[in-house]
Formats: sequence, structure tokens, C-alpha cells
Amino acid sequence: MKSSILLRFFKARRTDYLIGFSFMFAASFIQTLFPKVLGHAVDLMKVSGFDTRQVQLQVLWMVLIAAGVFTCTFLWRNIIIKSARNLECYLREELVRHYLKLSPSFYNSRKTGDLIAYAINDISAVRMTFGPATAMSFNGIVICCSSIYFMFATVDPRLTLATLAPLPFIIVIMLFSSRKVQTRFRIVQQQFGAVSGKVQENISGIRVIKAYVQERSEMERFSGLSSRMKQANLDLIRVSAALPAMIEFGFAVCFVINLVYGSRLVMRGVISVGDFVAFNGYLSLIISPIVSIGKIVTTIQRGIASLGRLYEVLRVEPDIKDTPQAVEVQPEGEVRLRNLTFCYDGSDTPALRNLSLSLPKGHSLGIIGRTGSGKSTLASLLFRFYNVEPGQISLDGRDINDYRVETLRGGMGYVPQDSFVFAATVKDNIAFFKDGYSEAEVRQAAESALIADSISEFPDGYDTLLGERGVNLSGGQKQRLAIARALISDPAILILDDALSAVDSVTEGQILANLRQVRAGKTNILISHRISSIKEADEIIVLDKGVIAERGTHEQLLTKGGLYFDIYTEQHEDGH
Ligand SMILES: Nc1ncnc2c1ncn2[C@@H]1O[C@H](COP(=O)(O)OP(=O)(O)OP(=O)(O)O)[C@@H](O)[C@H]1O
Repeated sequence: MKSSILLRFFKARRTDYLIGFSFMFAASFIQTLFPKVLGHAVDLMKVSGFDTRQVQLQVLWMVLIAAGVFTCTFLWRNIIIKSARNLECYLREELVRHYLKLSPSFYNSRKTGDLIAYAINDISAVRMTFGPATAMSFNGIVICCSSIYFMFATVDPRLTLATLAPLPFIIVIMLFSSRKVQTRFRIVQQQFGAVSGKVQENISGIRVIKAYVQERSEMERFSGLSSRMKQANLDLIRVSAALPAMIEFGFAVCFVINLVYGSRLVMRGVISVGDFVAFNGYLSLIISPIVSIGKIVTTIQRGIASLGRLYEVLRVEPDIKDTPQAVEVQPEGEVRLRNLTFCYDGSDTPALRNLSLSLPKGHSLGIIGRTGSGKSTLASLLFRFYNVEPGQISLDGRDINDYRVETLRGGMGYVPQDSFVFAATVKDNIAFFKDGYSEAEVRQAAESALIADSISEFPDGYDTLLGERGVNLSGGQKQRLAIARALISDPAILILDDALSAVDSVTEGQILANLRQVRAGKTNILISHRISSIKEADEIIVLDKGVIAERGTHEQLLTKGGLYFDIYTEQHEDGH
């Protein structure tokens, strides 16, 4: 159960919390001794010719109380606030670990902005709840309880009841407002997700926006979202800001009652001037915790709303999971499809229908087809990014679902259509941050992918830092870097999904020749729109609307005069 995530943390840190709360209890309690000592000092001084030694003793007590409060407050703040930061870090790591486990279908249905907001805003709201808000509530409860006790027991019960009469009203108003705060905070978070998603989209898509001169319309759309977020915040503030003002007004009433009724009791000799001073001290002491109830309630409401959202995400089970009988072996290279049919969630039309083929280990398969014909879907399924029915895909005679996902993917190499470059050095981009590869291996992979010459021209060679998403690399360089990353592990099965689309035909030819050499004896699957990329494959399948329309070698397909021949003719007419 994901809700045990918090319990696990609190259990592991229980000693810290116990010590922190003990110091907090001590600080709060010691603080409430101050008004009593002050009142006593006043009573001592009101008689003429008072004993200065007695008064000095009270002053000494006050200094000791102040020192005690300072020390204990310093200690509890350090312990509790540090624990809250640890909680934040722990939750963020758990969330990102969970994100990394989730499969593409989860990301297909979520907004990136929301996922970022969970990791930043919601986790921070949870920290505020379990750090400052919890500490302030505990501190406030101790101060209020002991102050009210001293007011009752050591000053006058009737004065206490009269003065504190407005308190229940204040508390009822606060509880009433807190529900509204929670609803409005939820809207603020949704708006934040929309705004951060838009910023992210604008940054990633900056070239497209500029090319289509969409800056103004994008800005208008962004302004709309930003104004809605501002409005949501203003709606929230309207409720949360009214709370402290109402509470302060309630306390003003308390002081007036105390002044009128308390001074009368002093005049009648029911309580001493010192008691009256002490009573005022207690009243002042409880103001701060009660005024902050509004803030605490808002923070806790936010924290609960955030925790709800986090649990909702953390409860999403990764749909790609190892079965209990999953084996820890890597595929060796034989691929078989049997009536493979696949439909994306939420779609009525299958992306692939009744695909059957047999690819022996060490052979190469070319996949060609018009856009949207299902080529990338097939690659995704071979990587088990989505689940398929048992018996539809088998590797080395073993069903794909019976492999441990990690070992399955560990034995395969993949160059997706959109080559991703990490904000790291060239070397780390190729070796994927693994220290296990030697410099020679990194260089060999780069040479096979025909990127080594470009790297040697970079200012720091293999140690050159590549910009975020590889902005300082050309499209073709990014693709070649991605090929080098796939080649370095020498996988049993390599899938290149349109991975040469951005390189010129001469470079393409050289890379393909290198691949034939370094990948000899291994299984290779080449997906492309271009005949030139796949024509040397042992077998070529032509996908059309999710089905295999034709299959054979390049020569056999040309003689058929079908779809493959049409694509060939189009590309040769275009001069490809
Ligand atoms: N994540 C998805 N959710 C729903 N449908 C999808 C998803 N990805 C692809 N499709 C649909 O599945 C079909 C096959 O898409 P796929 O990306 O496999 O085609 P492709 O042959 O690789 O196209 P291209 O050559 O343009 O890359 C298309 O109709 C597409 O709209």
C-alpha cells in the first residue's frame, strides 16, 4: 500500500521526532512560566520598601526562562525542520523512482506540467504540513493549554471564562473557512500544472513557434493561462487572508473584556495587580498560536490536498510488470511474431493486425511503410513498452512476457525516432553514465556510428558538454550519437527506428556498411521510410495500415510491383 510510504519514513525517523517534540514541549511549557514570574515580581514591587533581593531573584528566573526557551526552541527547530527537509527529499525520490517505473501509456495520458508540479509544489506542501505546520500546532496546543490552565488555576476562573468567550466563535469560523481553502487550493494547483506545462511546451517547441511566427498567439494563450492562475490564487487569498483578520478582531474583543472586567476585579481586591499582569501575559501568549491556526489550517489543507494527488499518482500500478515466473536471461536474437494484434488504449482501430513473422538469430529485418502504418508501434512492442497477449511475441522461443523486463531490454538496443541527448558529456551520452565501458569502446562505438570525426572537432572532444536536449548538435549528429549509444552494449537485437532519416545518403550508406560489419551475426531490425536504409536486409516487410502487405527481399519485392515497388518508384523519381 502506497500510504505506507509516509509511515515508513516516520518509523525510520521516530527517534528524531521524539527528541524534537520533547524539546518543543519543554520550550512551550517553559514559555508559559514567564507571565507568572512577571506577575509575582510586580506584586513584590507594589509594596513600598520592597525586598530588592526577592525582585532580583524573579529577574534571574526570567533570564533563565528566556535562556531555556531559546535553547529548546533552537534544538526543536533544527531537528523538526531538518526532518521535514528529509521527508521532502525522500518523497521526491520515491515519486521519481515511481515515474521511472511507469510505462509510456501512463505518460500518454498525463500532462507533463502536472507531473512536474507533483514533484515540486505538492511535495513542498507536504513538507510544510509535516514540518512547520505540525510543529506550530503542537507548540500552540502546549502554550494554549498551559496558559489557559494557569489563567484558570492561578488567576481567576470567571475572568478566564469571560475573556475567552469569543474563542469558540473564532474557531468555528476558522473551521468553516478551511473547507473553502482546500477546494480553492486544488484549483490553484491545477492552474499551476497548466502554466508549467505551457512554459515547458513553449521552450521545447521554440523553433516551431518561431518558424510559424506564433509568438504572439502563444503569448496570448499563455497570458490566458497565467491570468487564470492569478485569479485562482486571488480566490484562495480572499478566503485565507480573511482568517487572520477575523481572529485578530476576536482577540481585540478578548482584551476589551479583560480590561473592563479584570480591572474591576483588581479594584475589588479579588485578584492582585500582579495577577492582572500575569493574566495579560497569558492572553498575549495565546494570541500568536491562535492567530496562526488560520495559517496552520491552510497549510495542512494544502498538504492534505497535495498528499491526495501524490497518492493518486503513486497508486498507479506500472502496467509492465514482471510475472512471478519471469526469467532473468537476455534474449539471444531470434524473434517470432504470431498473429500479433495491438490496439492502443482508448483507440478502436488496431495499430497492428495479425502480424506473423519469424526472424532467425543473426538475420536482419527491414520494415518499411507509409506514415502511421504501425512501424514504431511494432518496435515499442518488441521492447515491451506496452503489454501484448501471451503467445504473440516470442524471443528465442520464450514468450516476451516471461522475460524480466530489465534483462529483456538489457539485451536489446534501441534508437528511437526522436534521438534524445542528455545534458552531459559526449562520453556519458554514449556510455549512458556507465563506468563499465573503456575509452576505446566509447571511441569504437562512435566510429561505427560515424560520429567520431564530429566529436574530434568539439572543443573538449569526448568530454564536451552537450546542451540541454542536445541543442548544440545537428539532427544528424544527434541520430549518430544515439546509434553509438545503442551500439556500445553490443546488443543481441538492435532496432533502429528511422534512425538515419537526418543523415545524407552517402553517410547513410557508410553507417549501414559499418553496421553490417560490427553487427554481423546479431539480429538487426531497421525501420525506415527510405528504401536505401533497408534494401540490404535479409527480409523486408511492408506495413500498410497495421498489416503486412508484402514481404520478401528487395529484389523479390521489386518484381512484385506492389506497394514496395510504388515507394521505390516515388523515391527514385524524387532522386532519393
Ligand atoms: N500513443 C499512442 N496512442 C494511440 N494511438 C497511437 C499512439 N501512437 C501511435 N498511435 C497510432 O497507431 C498507428 C501507428 O502509429 P506508428 O507510430 O506505429 O506508425 P509509424 O508507421 O511508425 O509512423 P511514422 O512512419 O510516421 O513514424 C497510427 O494510427 C497512430 O495514430
